[in-house]
Amino acid sequence: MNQILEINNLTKRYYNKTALDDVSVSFQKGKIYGLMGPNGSGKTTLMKVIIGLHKQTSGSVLINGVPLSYKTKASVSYMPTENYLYDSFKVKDIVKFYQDMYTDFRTDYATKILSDIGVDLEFRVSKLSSGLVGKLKVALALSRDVDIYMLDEPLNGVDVLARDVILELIVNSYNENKVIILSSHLVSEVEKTLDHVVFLKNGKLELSGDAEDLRLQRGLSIENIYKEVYK
Ligand SMILES: Nc1ncnc2c1ncn2[C@@H]1O[C@H](COP(=O)(O)OP(=O)(O)OP(=O)(O)O)[C@@H](O)[C@H]1O
Repeated sequence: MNQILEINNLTKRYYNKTALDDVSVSFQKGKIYGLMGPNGSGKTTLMKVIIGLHKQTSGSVLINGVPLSYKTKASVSYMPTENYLYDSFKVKDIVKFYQDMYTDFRTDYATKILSDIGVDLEFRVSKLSSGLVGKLKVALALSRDVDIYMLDEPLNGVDVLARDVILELIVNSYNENKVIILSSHLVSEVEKTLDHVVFLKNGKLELSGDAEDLRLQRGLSIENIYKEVYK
């Protein structure tokens, strides 16, 4: 079964605000998905429901065919937008923390990629530039051995050079048995990395499709399709 994550008629309301409105979309193994949309379109809410941080108002989420539960949560590695890393920790303390927290954490892989991208284990979080914090967060999320990776705005607050390193890290973590979902409003920068795009608009699914098929069908880049959808 290629389908790894299935979302059916998902609605999420916060008090009187409908953040997700009857969204149905599925995600397949071996692809990198771009969850796109301007601020407030529902990207973070969708990720938080999938990871179980928020409960949906109605609809269902199935992971490998199984409804959300504490068991399915273990198949998802989620990187929030916020910087959740303790300032007083050194990078090596965070790696140790992840190792203790997650039995699926691949310490050797984390150590290797952190070295490759120039994040020293002896650095203290408070001393890291925002580019290094961005790289560290993505590297930690990708070092878990799970089926689904969800990265919320991995390029936020990160300079252009660090953005390229992060995108390369994401592409290198590509694996035919896994799915990577990243949210972003930096469409032109993530376009080359994506196999499939999912556009949300005011909480509704506006468009979901293979990136190359969409480019061919419409004769436009994903960036220009985005501009058309959100103009
Ligand atoms: N905890 C909450 N309580 C009330 N409203 C919320 C809450 N979280 C999100 N919302 C609202 O739900 C809508 C969708 O927000 P969400 O953060 O999911 O969008 P987003 O696409 O991730 O935007 P951004 O890029 O700004 O993070 C917004 O109108 C937001 O104000």
